[in-house]
Amino acid sequence: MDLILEEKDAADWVYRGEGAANIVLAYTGTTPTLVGKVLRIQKAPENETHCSNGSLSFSKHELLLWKDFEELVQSPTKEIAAQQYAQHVISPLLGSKHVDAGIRVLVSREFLEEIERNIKSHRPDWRIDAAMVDTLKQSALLISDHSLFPHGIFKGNVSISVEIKPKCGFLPFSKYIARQNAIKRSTTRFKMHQVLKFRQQQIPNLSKYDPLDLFSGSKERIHEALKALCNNPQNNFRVFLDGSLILGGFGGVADNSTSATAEALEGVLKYVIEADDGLRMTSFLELLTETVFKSGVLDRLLDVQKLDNYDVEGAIHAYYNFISQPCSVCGGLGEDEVSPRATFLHALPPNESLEIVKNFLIATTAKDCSLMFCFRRREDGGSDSSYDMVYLESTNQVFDYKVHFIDLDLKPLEKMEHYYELDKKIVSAYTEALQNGQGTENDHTVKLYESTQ
Ligand SMILES: O=P(O)(O)O[C@@H]1[C@@H](OP(=O)(O)O)[C@H](OP(=O)(O)O)[C@H](O)[C@H](OP(=O)(O)O)[C@H]1OP(=O)(O)O
Ligand SMILES: Nc1ncnc2c1ncn2[C@@H]1O[C@H](COP(=O)(O)OP(=O)(O)OP(=O)(O)O)[C@@H](O)[C@H]1O
Ligand SMILES: [Zn+2]
Repeated sequence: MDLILEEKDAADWVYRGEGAANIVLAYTGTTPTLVGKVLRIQKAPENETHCSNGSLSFSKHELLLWKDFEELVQSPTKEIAAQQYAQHVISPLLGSKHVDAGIRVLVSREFLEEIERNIKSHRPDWRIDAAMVDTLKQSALLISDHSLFPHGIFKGNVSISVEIKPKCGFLPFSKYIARQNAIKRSTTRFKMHQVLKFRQQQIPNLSKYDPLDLFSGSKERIHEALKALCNNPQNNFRVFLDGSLILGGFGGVADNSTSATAEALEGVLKYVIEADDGLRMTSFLELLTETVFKSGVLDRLLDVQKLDNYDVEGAIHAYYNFISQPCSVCGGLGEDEVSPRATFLHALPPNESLEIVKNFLIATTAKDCSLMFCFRRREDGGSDSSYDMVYLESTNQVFDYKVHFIDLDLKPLEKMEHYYELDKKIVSAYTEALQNGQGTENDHTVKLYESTQ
């Protein structure tokens, strides 16, 4: 970690986007080792004490939880541990070809303060209100820009990339789901969460995206999912042309920062897809469908998501065993009201509770990460390209493509109670919406959806 970014370097970094926890900047300077890289810097939430100094470390329970991963528990700071987590826990599960844990670089406080000033006008207002650059951090993560192909022999070709945040791709099957929450077995969390987000005015309308389609392994259903994402991207879909955002918002769900529509994308696609006006978008979706299908990355992701095989309704009891605290779920109930299943979980040996919680947190990373699919046209005679290729039948074109997972963050153990509470809120928002309607579940859902489109 020899490189130190100083105040004078800040001008070379431009705003690329952000999520809840990080801001990402793209490099525009000429230093060869930085060209084609992005810098991921952490934010400090406005409503929390601004206490981070780069040396905060794991709690004693987290040290125990991740004890099998020496690199993690020996990390001197949480930031280094986060990077080690992507490298040593997640990469073997998702495949090293698609995971880039990045390297940490030192940043001065003046660099971060200058960045904070420079990017302010580009950030969505609601993200500014929620958090600012954490100027007390001493390092940031340098990662390859996965929305671009490195410039090489095909210098003239533009890169078009698509970022997808697929969210949870299966219906939970755990026997620990309470009878009153049985709706979770037949309705995706994404769909139910849309209703809560809509009520909380985080989204202007409900998405028709169904994660089960995207993960289905069927080309027709993948295509349906991608169409829905394109029509209502929220924070689940973005398209970039040579790193510039052309569809979707910079900052996530509540963000309307680009008004770009599928029609605008149609125009830009002329640099990539050799089809007549009005037909390019269709071909582009065909290209994306084909790539999602053939790359197999969603199958890998689904396997990791399914490490959550107890559901939060089971994992929460294991969590209280693990932290040796009275269970706040069972604690509020009379002795004869505690379910036999919860009693069974509370009798598990410590190592089994640990495994359940650890797998739950790994699965949570996999339910929140995003994928970047990046394409460029393959030139005639370019068969020696080291990239995978995909054939687009409708235009008879061949593309190089690469796929990377981004945002493979370690979720804090202390978030377990939040997960349990949020799950309850999501289910009740959805069931209330159903009960308030007159028709069957399907009728009402249709009504609810139509009223917001
Ligand atoms: O709980 P969820 O499913 O709403 O996921 C959160 C995301 O919300 P969304 O994808 O919009 O539903 C949320 O994304 P947004 O802020 O809504 O863009 C974050 O990704 C959050 O993770 P973290 O706090 O940054 O580690 C995510 O929290 P985790 O559950 O992954 O910890
Ligand atoms: N390696 C990368 N290459 C190109 N773009 C990237 C890269 N990493 C992140 N980005 C862009 O920056 C945005 C924010 O990054 P990221 O998802 O890591 O933030 P986050 O705060 O961790 O998100 P979340 O809210 O999901 O926790 C992404 O949505 C993506 O558009
Ligand atoms: Zn309990």
